[in-house]
Amino acid sequence: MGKVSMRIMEVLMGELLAREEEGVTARTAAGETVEIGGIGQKRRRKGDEEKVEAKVDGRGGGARTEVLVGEQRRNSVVRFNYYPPCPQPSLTLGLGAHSDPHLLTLLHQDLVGGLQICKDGLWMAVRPMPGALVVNIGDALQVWSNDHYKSVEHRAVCNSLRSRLSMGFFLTPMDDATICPLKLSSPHYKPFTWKEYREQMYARRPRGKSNLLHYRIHDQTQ
Ligand SMILES: O=C(O)CCC(=O)C(=O)O
Ligand SMILES: [Fe+2]
Repeated sequence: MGKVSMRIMEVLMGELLAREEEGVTARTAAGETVEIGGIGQKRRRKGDEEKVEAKVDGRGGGARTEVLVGEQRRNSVVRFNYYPPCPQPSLTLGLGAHSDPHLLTLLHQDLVGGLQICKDGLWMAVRPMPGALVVNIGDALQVWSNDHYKSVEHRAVCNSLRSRLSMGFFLTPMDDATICPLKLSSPHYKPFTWKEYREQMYARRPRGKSNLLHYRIHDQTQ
């Protein structure tokens, strides 16, 4: 990983995750547990209250590593996605179409390119810009805002020659947080907990934006 990418991760994790004095620092979490492209890595370290866990789960064309930091009091996740070169990229996807279920995503991608968003039914490339982060609205924010903000459907395509790395910070509600429109009149969604949403999403797998429909009150217009 380049120096710039590493610095961005330090800032992201340092600023957004490791807020409490006894918490895990960005450098510790990234340096100790992340092994891009590894298989089945799982490692735990328990300090007073801290717990770091990394999981690697090969899906589609890529391998993904999740780092969960301070599981007791925070739920946010940093995920590294590694996409090896694929000789026939038109036959597969690195990451299938989905919207992030969380509140907000800050995504750093390297300069290879491959991220696409769906706009008016068309897939459009999100061209990498040095030093820029992609900010994606997630499903939970769409529900809280009663559709004022819309989560973005996106996917990652593979590259025939070059591997690609992306790193995302996913701002995540606590498990028992109720996700429902903050506006009391004409809510578009039934209330649910984050834990419920996460579990039904992983059971059904991310598929476009279809997970939200499960909680939608159908007589409301979008
Ligand atoms: O690799 C990318 O650009 C997209 C990653 C992504 O959408 C995700 O991790 O949820
Ligand atoms: Fe995503």
